[in-house]
Amino acid sequence: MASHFSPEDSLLMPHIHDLGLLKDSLGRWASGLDITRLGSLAACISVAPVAWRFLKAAWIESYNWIRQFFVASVTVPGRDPLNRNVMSWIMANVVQNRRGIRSFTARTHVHAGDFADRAALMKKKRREVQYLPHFDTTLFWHGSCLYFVSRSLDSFRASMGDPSYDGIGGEELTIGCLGWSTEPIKKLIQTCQDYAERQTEFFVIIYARDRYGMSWQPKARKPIRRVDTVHFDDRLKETLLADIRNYLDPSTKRLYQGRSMPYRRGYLFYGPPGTGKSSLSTALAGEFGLDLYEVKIPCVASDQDLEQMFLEIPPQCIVLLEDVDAIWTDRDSERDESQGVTRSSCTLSGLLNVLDGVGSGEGRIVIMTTNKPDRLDSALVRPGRVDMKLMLGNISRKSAEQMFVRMFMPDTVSSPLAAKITQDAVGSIGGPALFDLKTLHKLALKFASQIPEDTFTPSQLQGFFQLHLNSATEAVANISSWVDRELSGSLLDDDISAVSEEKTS
Ligand SMILES: Nc1ncnc2c1ncn2[C@@H]1O[C@H](COP(=O)(O)OP(=O)(O)OP(=O)(O)O)[C@@H](O)[C@H]1O
Repeated sequence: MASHFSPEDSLLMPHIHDLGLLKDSLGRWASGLDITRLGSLAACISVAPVAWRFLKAAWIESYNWIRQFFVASVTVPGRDPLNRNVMSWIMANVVQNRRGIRSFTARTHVHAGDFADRAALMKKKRREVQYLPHFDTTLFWHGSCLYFVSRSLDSFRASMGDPSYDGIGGEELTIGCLGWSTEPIKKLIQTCQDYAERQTEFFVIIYARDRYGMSWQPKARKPIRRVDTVHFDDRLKETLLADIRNYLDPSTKRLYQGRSMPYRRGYLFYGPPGTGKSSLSTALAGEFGLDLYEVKIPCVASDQDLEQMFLEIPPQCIVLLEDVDAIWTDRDSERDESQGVTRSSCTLSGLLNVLDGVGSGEGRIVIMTTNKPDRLDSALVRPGRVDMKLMLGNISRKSAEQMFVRMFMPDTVSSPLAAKITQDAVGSIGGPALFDLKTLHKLALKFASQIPEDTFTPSQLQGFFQLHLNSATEAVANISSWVDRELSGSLLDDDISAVSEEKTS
């Protein structure tokens, strides 16, 4: 086919020359085209989607058939604690070990508590980004068995939308292996459970209701706090520990069962705010290797919700009922309205029902805390529901001395875990000047002698230490002026409350 452009035109407009060439070659290709071949090509293209659908259906059918006859499987629902344990093991031992992972989920790190970095604690924390390998099915060998784990990503978005969810264990999991027996899967699950236990050896897991109030979720994983870091009367502490130790002893359980008594134990911790009621509960959970389930009574929506919560709490654990004085009783209603007191929507009878019914589950320890013990109904604190009452009050000189020693004791002595984690950090930022124990005890005595007996709460004193963590001698030098300031501050508070009382009367 001849071009309509002259050579001069081509020189003036070079792209016209290229277009001409393209037109020529297309023309040559079209003239040599066999129309029957074109028809078959079109027929093939139109059949392809049907063939693809057929192959896909055949694959699904044969895969289901193979699964039915040659694969054993176990499904673990999302948000079940077991799901979390299995996922953690798979993340650490299968997914993270694989090179070349190319799909990740990125999200803001929820629990960015790096307590080893003392310098970082002093400033506002930058929110870290957490990367989690993203997968739906993964195959791996463990021992001599080939396993597959499928994660149902249908519920993935819903889980990730919950800010309290840390990205592990929210989606339904199916674990499978070749063969007719589920034994290898059970063994794998046991391995995951053992792994999870080893991971939490140094930690207390605190569970709280999720933001919808639908299920228990791990709210925090706190390093175990030793009971001797909560300062109160030593003899009381020993009595409390001995009581719990005795209760958890298997022979005690047999005794309870033999005498048809509900195997449960209740404690009431009362005292002013900041005297260690919550800290002691967490420390006890660590001491006895129990998980802690936290129920904030003022936040419970109804008796039904409370019952549901207790139904889902496992048997061997500590249930912490915080601020039980907020429970609603008939006689309180009118008085509260006039005084503007916040009360829970669940009632005393609702609470008594769960404590005696679903709440009396095997081996549970129920700890109630309150700042206002005089407001508690006698039915709530009768023996059987509360077996021991413990008053946590202002700090004594003896406890202040112990607190001082703990604050300036080298980490290697006070906590092996903290020592392991902080040894580098302390070195790099110039940690506190350390003394030999004899000098430390002398300084502690001098420090405590300047503190009035039973006047300040332990949390107040902790606030003082936070300002002088790097020097024990500086702490001793500054304590008396701090005491004076605090006392005049409390006097000021007293004046304010006296004036406000006058106004209301
Ligand atoms: N007896 C104590 N020994 C050591 N530290 C304490 C003690 N009491 C309080 N603290 C410290 O004070 C802070 C507050 O303590 P905690 O929350 O346990 O007090 P609480 O009595 O439960 O207070 P609230 O009644 O307001 O809930 C914590 O950081 C804790 O370490």
